[in-house]
Amino acid sequence: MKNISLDITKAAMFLEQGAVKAYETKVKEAQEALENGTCPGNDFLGWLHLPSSVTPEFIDEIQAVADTLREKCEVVVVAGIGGSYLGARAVIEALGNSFAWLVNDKKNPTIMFAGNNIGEDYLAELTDYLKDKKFGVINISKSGTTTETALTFRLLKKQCETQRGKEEAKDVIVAVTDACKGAARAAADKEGYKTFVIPDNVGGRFSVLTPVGLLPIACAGFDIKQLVAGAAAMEVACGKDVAFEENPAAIYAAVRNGLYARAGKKIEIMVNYQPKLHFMSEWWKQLYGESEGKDGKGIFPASCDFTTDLHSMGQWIQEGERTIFETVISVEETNNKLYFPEDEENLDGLNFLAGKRVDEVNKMAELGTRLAHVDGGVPNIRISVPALNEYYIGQLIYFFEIACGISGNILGVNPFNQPGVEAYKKNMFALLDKPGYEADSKAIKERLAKEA
Ligand SMILES: O=P(O)(O)OC[C@H]1O[C@H](O)[C@H](O)[C@@H](O)[C@@H]1O
Repeated sequence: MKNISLDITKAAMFLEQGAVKAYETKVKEAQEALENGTCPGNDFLGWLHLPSSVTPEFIDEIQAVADTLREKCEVVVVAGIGGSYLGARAVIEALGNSFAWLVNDKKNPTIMFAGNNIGEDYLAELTDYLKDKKFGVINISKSGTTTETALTFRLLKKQCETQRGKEEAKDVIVAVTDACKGAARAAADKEGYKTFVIPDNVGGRFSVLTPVGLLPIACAGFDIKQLVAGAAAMEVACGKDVAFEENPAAIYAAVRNGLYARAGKKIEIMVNYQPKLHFMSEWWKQLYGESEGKDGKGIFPASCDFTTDLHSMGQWIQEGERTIFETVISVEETNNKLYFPEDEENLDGLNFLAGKRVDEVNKMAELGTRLAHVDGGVPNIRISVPALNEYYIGQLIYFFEIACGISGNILGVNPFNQPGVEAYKKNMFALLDKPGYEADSKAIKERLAKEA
């Protein structure tokens, strides 16, 4: 089996000679700190050796629950937000048919996602769609108290019980949450739902290889053993004793910190050329955004889907402020082959493409864009993924996680907390008169009255 690989030549050229290598000591220190548990946030390092510690028995346990849901449900709604949502969706979309919900062959349940917004139309339309469906729910929340997920679960639980009866509903509602705390745990214990525990020492955004991601991914019909095996292969390839030059996570962490600190590149755009990877970028944005964006520091993680966004964001990227760099996920071999046909009339003038594969055109678009953007002053990191399958997506996941841990330590932040996320929640609860927020409610209302 090959591994995913990294090409930084078109990024390192924006730094002075030896600048990437100059990070070797810092990278080593970060790796040691992670390994020895001496870095900030060291009570959240459970992800570090997670892939190699997932046992076949545990995979079987998750698979058995997934199989029950697969057997009893036409639709499985995955309720969760942030780290309790994005990883599962990223993997399911990367591996699935682009039109999964339309071509449903009844072999797999349709997977839907909710609890990740407070859109009234979204929830009304979802609950309406589910009215005549045999559906189940995976309720995912580490804290068990996240508003978006909790309010969605309340709606779905009631609807599931009404449609299937309380007894049957018990078989198709699963909770993935804290071992003891939170509303999701309380409901699960009271109702007798099957539950999986999110380990205390694995933060939400690092939790995709726990049941948070594995259960929905298995429900969708994908091979979670292979996903974990891929991640475990990267755990080896990115291990702390692998030489700096040979370690893709070390190099990625070094070059992005170099671009940020030494070349003024404050924004990293994660780029794909396969629309299926859209949610991999969304997952990556939370991973890096919450891990690094603090203490007035951090690369802003952005994303584009190419070639789509070349027709909207391409102008900015080519000629806008030179504060960006790109990290491209390049898929070497697609899963399908589609050839352009010859056309006698050639009205569209595309006969020069006849006999070529669609992916050949895509690859030339990728190469042409790389050259153009590099010429335009945009450093380019390329991550080559041999194919879109469970094994390589597992590799990609662990690669980004370990590189993030290293990178955040180089930056000098605690990569494993997210204190800033609480500010909006406090205001929202105060505005909604949540019990316990009385003083905040009074203060915020007075403030709004003054500002009016
Ligand atoms: O899993 P939960 O506790 O529901 O949290 C879901 C998400 O919401 C929070 O506000 C955090 O910023 C995220 O890091 C987290 O992944």
